[in-house]
Amino acid sequence: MMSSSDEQLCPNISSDVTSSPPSRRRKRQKAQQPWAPPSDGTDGTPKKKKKKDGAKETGRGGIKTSSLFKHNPDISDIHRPAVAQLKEKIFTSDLFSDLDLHPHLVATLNKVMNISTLTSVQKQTIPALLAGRDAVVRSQTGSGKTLSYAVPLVQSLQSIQPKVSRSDGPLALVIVPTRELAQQTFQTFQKLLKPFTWIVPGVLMGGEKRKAEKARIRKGINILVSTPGRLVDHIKHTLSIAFSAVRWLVLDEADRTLDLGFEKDLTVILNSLNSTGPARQNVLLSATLTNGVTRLADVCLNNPVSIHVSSAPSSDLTTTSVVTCDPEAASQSESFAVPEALKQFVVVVPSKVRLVCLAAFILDKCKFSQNDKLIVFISSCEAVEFLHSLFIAVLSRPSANHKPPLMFLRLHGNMKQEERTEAFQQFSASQSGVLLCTDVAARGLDLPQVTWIIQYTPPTAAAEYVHRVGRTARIGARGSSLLFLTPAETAFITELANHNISLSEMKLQDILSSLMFDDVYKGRGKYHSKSSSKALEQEVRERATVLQTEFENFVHADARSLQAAKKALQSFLRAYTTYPAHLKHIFHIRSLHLGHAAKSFGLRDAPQGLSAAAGPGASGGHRKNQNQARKQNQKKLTGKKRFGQREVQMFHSEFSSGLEGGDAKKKKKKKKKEAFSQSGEEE
Ligand SMILES: Nc1ncnc2c1ncn2[C@@H]1O[C@H](COP(=O)(O)OP(=O)(O)OP(=O)(O)O)[C@@H](O)[C@H]1O
Repeated sequence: MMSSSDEQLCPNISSDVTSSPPSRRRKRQKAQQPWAPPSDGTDGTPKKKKKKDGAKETGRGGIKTSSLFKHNPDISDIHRPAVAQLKEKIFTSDLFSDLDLHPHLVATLNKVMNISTLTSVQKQTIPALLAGRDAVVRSQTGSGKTLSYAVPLVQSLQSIQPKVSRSDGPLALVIVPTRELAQQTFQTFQKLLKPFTWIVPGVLMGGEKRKAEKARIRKGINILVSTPGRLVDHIKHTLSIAFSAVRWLVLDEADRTLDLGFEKDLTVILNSLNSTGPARQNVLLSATLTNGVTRLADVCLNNPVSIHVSSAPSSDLTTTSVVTCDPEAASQSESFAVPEALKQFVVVVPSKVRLVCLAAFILDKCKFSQNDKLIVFISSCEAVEFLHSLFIAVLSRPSANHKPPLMFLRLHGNMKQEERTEAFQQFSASQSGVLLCTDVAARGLDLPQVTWIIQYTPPTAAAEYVHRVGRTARIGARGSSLLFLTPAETAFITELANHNISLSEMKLQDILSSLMFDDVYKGRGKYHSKSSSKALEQEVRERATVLQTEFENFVHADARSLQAAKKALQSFLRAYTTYPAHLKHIFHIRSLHLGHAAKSFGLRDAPQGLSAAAGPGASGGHRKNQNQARKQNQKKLTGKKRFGQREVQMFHSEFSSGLEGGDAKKKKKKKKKEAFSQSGEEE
C-alpha cells in the first residue's frame, strides 16, 4: 500500500489507482488488449521528433530511446493445458521421539532446531535407513530431505562402539553440487552433533585454501561434506585422505551432479570407495529423480528402497507410499511435485520490454507495496553482474519517504569465495531485498522467508524449474513464482504441463502499472484521475519508456558500463544456445531478435560487430575457431537481423562447446569451465 508521502508524489493519480494493487485495479477496468495500439495510432511513447534509427527524443534533456512498444510480436492468448498437479502432504502427526533414536538426538532436534514432528519423507526414509537399507528418495523441495538422511546417519555413528574417533577418518561422505549447499549441510550436521562431540564433521569445497583443507583432513573428519570436484581433487592430491572406513555415502541433489557432467568425478569417488572399506549404505536424494539418477542408482546402490512421497494425481492426497524400484515409480519419474502453497505465475513479455518489466515488478514488490524478499534467476554470471550494477544505480536511489534503499545482492560462480559467502549470509539474514543469481542458488538452499522467485531467463529443464521455485514455499510456508517468457517461448508452458506443472498468467500491463506509484517515472503529465483507461495505459507505457531511458543512459554513460552490457548480452546469447535439443523448438537462438535482445540489456541498438572472439568463451584461445568466427563476423549483426545459420554456428563454436581444435585436456577444462560459468557452479 502507498504511504502518504507516496501519495504526495503522485498528485495526478486517482484514488482508485493509488489505493489498490495493479492487478485488482486492472480487474475493475474494462477488459483491454494490452498491446493493441491505441486507436489514435500512437504506440504509447511520448510523441517526439523521430530519428533515423527509430529513436525518439523524450524531452528529458535530449535523451534518445527507440520505442519500447512498437514492432513487438503479438502476445496471443497462451495455451494452458489442463494439469493434475502432484500433491505431497508435508507433515505427519508422528514424532521424532517415537522413533528409535538416542534421546540426546531427539532433544537436540526439539530444543536446538525446534523440530518435533516428522515430515512425510522423514517418516518413510528414517526407518528404512536405520534398518540399513540403501535408498533413492524423492520428495518435493523444502520437505526436509536433509534430516531424513542426517538423523539416521548421526544415530548410526553415535552408536558405534568403541566410540568413533578422529583417527578413524571419514565414516560418511555427503556429496552436494554447490559450495553454499555444502556449507549449509555441514551446519546441519554441526547442530545435530552437539551432544556427540567425539564425531567430527567437516566441509570441503572449491574456493577454500587447499592447504588448510589438507590440514583438516589430516587431523581427521568423520562426516565429510564436499562438492564432487573438490573431493576428487583431494583424492588425487591429498595422501592423508583415506576412505577405508566409509560406511555411508549420500548424494544429495544427485541428478544435478549428473547433469553437470560430473559422472567422471563420481566414478573416481566410487572407485576410491569400492577399492576398500566395509559394507556401505548409499542414499540418493532429489526433488526431481530422473532416468539419469536411476542409471546412477544401478551403479552404486544395493537393492535400494525407492521412496516417492507424492501420490498419483487422482489418488487419496493424504496418503503417502513407499515403493521399491518398480515400473510405477519409473512412470511417475517425470512428473514433479511442487509445494502446494506455491502460487506459480507466468508473464509473456516481448524481449524489448523485459528489463523494464523486471524492474517494475521488483519496485512493486520491494518498494511500492510490500517489503518482499526476491530471488531472480538469470542465465549467466556476466548478466547477473550487469543487472546488479544497473539496478543498484537506477533502482536503489533513496526514496522521498525515507525508506531504506532497495538491497540488491548477487551470487554466481565467478565471484570470489569470500564475496559469495558474504552475499549468501547477508541475504539469508535479511527480511527483504533482491538476490540476483545463476543456478548456483537453485538447488537445496534453505534461505528463510523468500516470498518470490523470478525466473528472468527460463530454465533449461523442467527439473531446474522445480528446484528454482523450490527456494520459496518451503516446509509449508507460502510463496510465489513468476516465469518470464517471450511470445516465441510460450510453448514452454506445455513442456512444464507435461511434468504436471501448472501456471497462471500474469499480465504484462498489470506489472508495468506499478510504475504509477512513483512520479519519478512520470510521462508527459497528461494523465489525470478522470482520464480513460486507455489514457492510463498510455501513461504506463510512457513511464516504462522513461525507466528504460534511465537504464540506457546508465549503460551509455561510459565505456565500461557499455562494455559490461555488451558482455552480458553476449553471455545471454551464449547461454541461449545451450538449451537441450528437445527444447530447441522453443528456445532457439535463431528466433531471437538481436536488436530487441540488446534493448533488454539497456543497449540502444544491437551492437555492431558483436564479436564472439571478445566473449569470455573465446579466452581459451582456439585460434582456428576465432578466425572462423571473425570471418563469419564480417557480416555484422545488426538491429533488424535475426540469427542465421552462421551466427548460430558462431555462438556454438565459440561459446557453446568451444572444443574443436584443442587437445583433450584443454577441451575438458573448457567444457567444465563453461558449464560452471553457465550455471554458477564453483568447482
Ligand atoms: N520435521 C520438520 N519439522 C519442521 N521443520 C523441518 C523439519 N524437517 C526439516 N525442517 C526444516 O525445513 C526446511 C527445509 O528442509 P530441507 O532443506 O532439508 O528440505 P529439502 O527437502 O532438502 O529441500 P530441497 O529439495 O530444496 O533441497 C529446513 O529449514 C529444515 O530445518
